[in-house]
Amino acid sequence: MGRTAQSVSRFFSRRKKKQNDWAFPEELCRRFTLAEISAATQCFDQTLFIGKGAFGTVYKGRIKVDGDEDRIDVVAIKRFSEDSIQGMPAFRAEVQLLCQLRHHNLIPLIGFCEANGERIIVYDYMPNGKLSDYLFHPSNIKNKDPFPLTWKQRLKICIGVARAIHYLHAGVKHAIINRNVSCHSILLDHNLVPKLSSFGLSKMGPPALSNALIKMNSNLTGTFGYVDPEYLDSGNVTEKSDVYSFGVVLLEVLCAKSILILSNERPDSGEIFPDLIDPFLKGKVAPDCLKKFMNITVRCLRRTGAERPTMGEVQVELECALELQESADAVKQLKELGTSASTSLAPPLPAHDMEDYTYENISFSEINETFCILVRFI
Ligand SMILES: Nc1ncnc2c1ncn2[C@@H]1O[C@H](COP(=O)(O)OP(=O)(O)OP(=O)(O)O)[C@@H](O)[C@H]1O
Repeated sequence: MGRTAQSVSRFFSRRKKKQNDWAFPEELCRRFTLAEISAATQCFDQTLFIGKGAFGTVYKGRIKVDGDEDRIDVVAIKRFSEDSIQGMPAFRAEVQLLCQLRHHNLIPLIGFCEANGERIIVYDYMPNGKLSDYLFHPSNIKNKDPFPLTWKQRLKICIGVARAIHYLHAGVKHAIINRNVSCHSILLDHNLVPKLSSFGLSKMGPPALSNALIKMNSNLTGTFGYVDPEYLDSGNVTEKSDVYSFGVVLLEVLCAKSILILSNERPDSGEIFPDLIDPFLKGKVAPDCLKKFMNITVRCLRRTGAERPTMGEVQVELECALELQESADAVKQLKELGTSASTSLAPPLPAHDMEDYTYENISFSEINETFCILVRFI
């Protein structure tokens, strides 16, 4: 077992003994004073405001690095609202989980502060914001070229998120169900590497890979449009609930529209969904890759958890979809080079200007059908 897995397992056994205690592993997480947080945010100055979520407000801040006073880190500081009933359990769940998990595609937690009734979490700052802004509101992205994400960038983002969720489900001793996977909880770093965030609703399950259910006795929760319909019916959440939410993310990545907008555009039964794929992507996705991507999406969105793939399977298949795209691009580029070499000495055109991929042989009926069933759940 790796170091992180061991410490997570130690933590979980300790946690079991002290059911309601605020157990927090000091050695894995920095505890900030309120004075340090105030200095970092200039007393929560509005000019440093980033955004507001269900549990609190996030500010940009500058923190002196522990043990190296000359270095300053740019951070995101989430200040939990005093009046949020779910705020306290969400704060503790997030700190307890995140400070023990280490994965390239999980938001890195730097530390926390709990003093004078304030509850604050400090994370690495993600300069490219949320995936949902990139897909649905590109104008929200400050100081950025508003050019939409390319298909390969989207695939790589999906693969990164799939790896993070797979790690939560199967890479630690006790499976962790995030329960809040959505395009809003996927943050992008300066290289557009995705980092899964929002762990306030996460639940620890039985030992990983047991496929056992976690029975929820709390109110149904999650982000509207992303919640597993089986969980809505039964109140039981499993790792397949995250698979369903991730299926909605895949759909939104393909369409560049939020599920709520898509549900409003639902056609009458039997009709084809209009303009299913993001128009920007048309002609830029290799048909085999598109088929594979649609197939994964459809399977993640199946009605029952038992019919859905595991996150491990989803990750491998998305990696395969990326390979299909890359080999098709390489073939296309070679053809293009051959043509341009034989006709002129002009340099090859960029990929998006080359002859379009066409989709004549792809049946959209399965994804259309799934779409129509899916939007009925919302
Ligand atoms: N580490 C970060 N770096 C940059 N921006 C962040 C970071 N964490 C959060 N944000 C931004 O701050 C805003 C509020 O985030 P927050 O996580 O509180 O809300 P949320 O995304 O709605 O999730 P939740 O469901 O947990 O409330 C969002 O716009 C988010 O993009």
